[in-house]
Formats: sequence, C-alpha cells, structure tokens
Amino acid sequence: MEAEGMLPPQSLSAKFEGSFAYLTVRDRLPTILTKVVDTLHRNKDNFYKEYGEEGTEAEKRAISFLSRLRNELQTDKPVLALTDNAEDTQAWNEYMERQQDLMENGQLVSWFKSPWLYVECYMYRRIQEALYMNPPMHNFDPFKEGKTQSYFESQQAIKYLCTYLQELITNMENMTEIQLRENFLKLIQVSLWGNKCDLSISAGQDNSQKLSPIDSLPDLQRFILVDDSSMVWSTLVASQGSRSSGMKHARVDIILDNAGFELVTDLVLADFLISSGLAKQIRFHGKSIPWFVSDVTKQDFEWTIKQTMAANHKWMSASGVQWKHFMKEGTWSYHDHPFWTLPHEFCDMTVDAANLYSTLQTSDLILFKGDLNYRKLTGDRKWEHTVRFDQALRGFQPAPLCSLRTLKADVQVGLQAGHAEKLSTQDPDWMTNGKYAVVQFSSPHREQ
Ligand SMILES: O=P(O)(O)OC[C@H]1O[C@](O)(CO)[C@@H](O)[C@@H]1O
Ligand SMILES: [Mn+2]
Repeated sequence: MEAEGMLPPQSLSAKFEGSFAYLTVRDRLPTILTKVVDTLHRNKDNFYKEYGEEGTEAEKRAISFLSRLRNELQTDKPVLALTDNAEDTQAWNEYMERQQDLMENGQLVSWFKSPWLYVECYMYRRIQEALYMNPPMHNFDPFKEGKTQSYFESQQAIKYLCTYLQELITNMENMTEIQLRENFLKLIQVSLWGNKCDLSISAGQDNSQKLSPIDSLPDLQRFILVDDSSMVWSTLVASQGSRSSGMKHARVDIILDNAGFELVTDLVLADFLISSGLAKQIRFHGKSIPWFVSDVTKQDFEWTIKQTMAANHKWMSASGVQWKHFMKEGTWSYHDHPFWTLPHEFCDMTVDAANLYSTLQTSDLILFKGDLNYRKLTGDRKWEHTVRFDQALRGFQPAPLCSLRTLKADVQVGLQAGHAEKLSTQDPDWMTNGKYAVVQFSSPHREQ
C-alpha cells in the first residue's frame, strides 16, 4: 500500500512542450482522426447500400462531428461532457469533473493542459460518441480494416507459430519440467514481442510481423530491460499444485492489447498454458468499443479464431479449431468490462470498478499486455526510473500480475540505478521507439 501522504509525481501531459505527450497530441492524434474520417468517406457507398438515405445522412453527420473534434483538439479547446447516454457516459463526465478539480488557476480541462492519458482515452471515446449519436453507425468499427489487414500481413509468422505450437502439443507428454519451462519462457517472449505490432504508435501504418517469431528471440533478448519471467513461471507452478495431482485449478487472466499478430501470440500462449496443464482456465479481457486503433474487441476476438480455423494451412486450422473448442467448453472465455475503456489509472479500480477488481482478485496470475496497460498500471506519471514497480502500482495488487510491454511512451520504472542514463546515451529514443521491452512482475504475496 502507498505510504500515506506521499503524492505520486505529476502526470505526463502535452503541457510539457516538446515532450512525447505533446508531440502525440499535436501530431499523432489529429492524424488518427483524419484517418477515421477517410474511412467513413470510403465506406459511404456501403452505408447507403445497407441503410439507404439514413445511412448517408448518418455518415455525413459523423464526419462533421469528427472534423469539429479535430478542430477542438488542435485549438486546445476545453474538453466537453459526453451527451450520448451510454453505459459509461456518467463515469466519463464524473471523471472530467475530477480532472477539473485538479486544474490550477481556474483553467479548464483541455487537450494540451490535462493529463495525456486522459485526453488520449477521451479522443477514442469521442470517436465512439460520433458513432453512437448517429445510428445506424453505432456498431461500425472504423479501425476494423487496419486490424484485419495486420492479421493477413502476418500470415507467414502466424503459420510458423501455429506449427510450432502443434509440435509442442504433440511432444508435451514427454516433456521434462525443464523443457516445459523453456518453452513457456519462449512463448511469453513471443507474446511480449507481439506487442511491437500495434497500429496506434505508427498512426495506422503497417507494422506487421513477417519472420519466424521463434527464431528472432535470441537476438531480441538484449532489448529486454527487466525480465521477471522466472517469477511468472514460479507463480504458475506454485498455483497449480504438482503437475500430476491437478489439485488446484489455476486461472490466468490476460488483459489483451492489440488485434492482428499480437492477439495470435496471446492465443498461442494461452493454448500452451491449457495444453500443458499449467492453467485450467483462461479469461481474456478485451475492449467493448474500438480503442487505440488496434485494440481487440469481441468482434476481433471471434473473427481471429474463425479466420484461423478457416486457414488453408493444416496447423493453423488445427489451432483455430482447438481455440474454438476451448471457448465452447468454457476453458477460455472473453470479457469486456467497461472499465478497460475508461481513462482511469488502475489504482482507481478498487473504488471505480470494485466488481472487476474482485474478479481479478480470484485469479492466480494476471498478464497485462502492452504499452497502454503499462501506462495505466503506473498512472502515466513522471516516475524516477528507479522507483520500484510495486510502488508505481500504488496499491493496485489484485493478484500476482505481470506486464508484458514494449516501450512506446516515456514512463518506465523498476530499472537499476544508472541503466536509464546509459540507455539515453546509447539510444535517446529508447522509451518510445518500441525497440525495448519489459517483463515486470508484482505479487501481493511477495515480501515488499
Ligand atoms: O498498443 P499499445 O502497446 O498499448 O500501444 C499504444 C501506445 O501507442 C500510443 O498511442 C502512442 O502514443 C500510446 O499512447 C499507447 O500507449
Ligand atoms: Mn493497443
């Protein structure tokens, strides 16, 4: 728990001119909005075909809403309350009040003055508002094309990975504990590097994976700045009882990040956990609305499994069929709590999403994928790089948890003294260029 009276450091924000947050709000976010507008334009005929005049009108209104939004952002206008009466509208508007209370000198909450995490999440929620407010567009995912494209462009890597997985499963029976551990560590790393492939950092540019993901692991090892994966292994082993007795039913929760190649790496890891008996149940957590360009929604999740099943490749389709089966029998399940698409730091979860927190408390291991989850775990604040990960979590410790993240934002904790300085001289953009990664673990059961 956080020491009382100790204030966390300031939030990253575009108010720090020249910072990565500033550049993102100034350059990347407007580009993403422009692409959403283009996508709606390109789908004009489809909207007409499906919904007639009503579709055309909805598309026009949504575009003008988004153009206004881009203008508000670029001219640093105050952030507006949401008006769409959705399940989470009140939570968003309350959060805005909270942000308002934090502003100094009576300034209003705005794009370039408020915390980056908040305004960036808010932009994606406003995109959704444009769609909610203009039925029949409320179910349209403006990022869908990019996500499916990234899956197709990674086909080769997906084939390698599924073939590797099926070979492992065939040999599982004869595997020693040491071999099992080695393979687990490999697949954790594949899932880690899968996070390189998100679409929001490149503002939607192709970022797909083409080579064999297993073969590139040794070369990538030196870019892992903190590697707590052996603690993840020990946690799993401890929570399942002995391998043969099967006494305990270990449950792993995976807080997903991106669709496309990254999601496949997560499914492969989840399959391995079940097939090896290391876990008996996997709960996947995704987003309930399109989010940060490439994040997984229920539709993406189901599409990916279907697509993999239907592939014209023996081991790919065998994997897909297996995954479908896991879903059907409930060994795997998909959940999308609205908290994942709110702007809160995770330390707020105990109060703001108590039901989700208590669900997570009954997990044996929670894997948090990706950069945005890391920003929310650490509150997206200007922490010293040597601050302990546990401390940056500020009391968020529902169960043993591990962040698998490639660095795409300038927040990083848990480094050895001097490490950050050394990296800064070697590679000044080390925190944002996606070349580096961390596997960081924290457990409520561990001595603090
Ligand atoms: O998909 P990931 O790994 O969460 O990365 C998304 C990251 O890209 C960014 O959009 C870059 O600004 C970050 O805000 C965000 O943390
Ligand atoms: Mn993402």
